[in-house]
Amino acid sequence: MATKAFGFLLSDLTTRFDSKLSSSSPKLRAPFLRCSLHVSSHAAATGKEQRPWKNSDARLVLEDGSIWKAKSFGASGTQVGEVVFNTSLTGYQEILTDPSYAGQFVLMTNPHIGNTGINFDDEESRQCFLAGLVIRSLSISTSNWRCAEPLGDYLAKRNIMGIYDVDTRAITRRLRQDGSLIGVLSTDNSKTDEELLQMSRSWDIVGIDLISGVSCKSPYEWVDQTAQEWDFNTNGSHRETFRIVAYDFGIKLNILRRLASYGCKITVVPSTWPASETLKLKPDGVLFSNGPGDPSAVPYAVETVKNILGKVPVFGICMGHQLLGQALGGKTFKMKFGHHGGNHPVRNLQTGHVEISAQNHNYAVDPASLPEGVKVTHINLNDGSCAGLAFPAQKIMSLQYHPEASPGPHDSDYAFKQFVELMNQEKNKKPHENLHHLSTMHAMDS
Ligand SMILES: NC(=O)CC[C@H](N)C(=O)O
Repeated sequence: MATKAFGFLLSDLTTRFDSKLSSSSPKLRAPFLRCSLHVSSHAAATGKEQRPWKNSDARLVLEDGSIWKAKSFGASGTQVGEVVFNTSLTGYQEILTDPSYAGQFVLMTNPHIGNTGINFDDEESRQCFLAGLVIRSLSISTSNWRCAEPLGDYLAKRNIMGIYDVDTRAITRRLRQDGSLIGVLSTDNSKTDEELLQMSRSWDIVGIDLISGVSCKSPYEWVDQTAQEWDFNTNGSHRETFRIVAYDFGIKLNILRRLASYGCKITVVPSTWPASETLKLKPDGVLFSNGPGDPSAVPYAVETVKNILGKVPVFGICMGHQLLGQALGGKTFKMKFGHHGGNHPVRNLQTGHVEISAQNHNYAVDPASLPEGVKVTHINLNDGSCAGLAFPAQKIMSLQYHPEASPGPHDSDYAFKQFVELMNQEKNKKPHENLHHLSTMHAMDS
């Protein structure tokens, strides 16, 4: 009853707010006309008890034996996954739709989540692939001019489990101290703690191919640029057109939008697309995207990258960077708890500048394993790990983090421009100097 009365009060407020604004200029009015204040209706969507008087109805059981009682929102059921913490203050919708989180529970360290709801613009892929969302406090109302739906309803529709009223600080400290942990999240009372613990101990994220589950099934063309109102850098000034092939290992849409804004026409292809088919398209460059899971568990993708290297300019992002590292002869390893957030300092060793970057990875390339000629171009200043690579002789560049941000700061957007410059140099070379010619000569020599 109390929630209903509160809901009435808020909608009443919205009406008065809008009518007051209707006398202001049309320019000012436009965004506010979409302004909405919702009291979460997830109870109606899921048939569950109303917050905040709801009792704990979920358990998160970690493989170290700890059990965390919680309140559920979104979907119900039992789900296993690896728990990782993300330190971004905003951008939970982009995080929920980042395919690189497949197989993982994302625990947000920001204690207050859900206050801006979900909108139509911030999706980073066609669905949510993550195992579930773990938060401290679920906002009781949403207030944002772009909000179309509350977070709980959105997760319920996509069959993704969420829990709140969890001591997220305590879990984060444990992950930092002991490293990533596998957990099982359940709303099923018929399962004992012991059963859930056994489930968490018998599953592992290492060694499994997660990219084939998130990649597109057939090629498609992409032309959409960043909408002009959000574009801070290119402003549609790039007329030159480069044809690129983008391997979808779990690609975030903002990578495609940023490339399109820099003048690229893109063919997106599935993770299993043969290198020979890509080369037949005669692209100006190839992008290897981000993607979930263990980079050493997908040797077929490393093989594809190997067959493309040295023939056209390439750019690898996150998983793409890790596959490139392996294709060049290097090795990847699993980090203690990885990097997930929008506030990671990275030093660009070529310019000396420090960028604040968006990151999401649990694995890294071991620079000591790389052959001569491959340069480490960026390092993560939190732990000194390798954050970028280049092999200029073969027009190869890669970043371990996310120049497309979404969510996150835009400091690293210049990387897309650099990739375009690599393609431009290659395009303007005389035929006997270009990579394709040199790699054919090399093949004939050997
Ligand atoms: N965002 C990504 O591409 C992640 C890469 C890889 N799955 C990792 O966790 O390191």
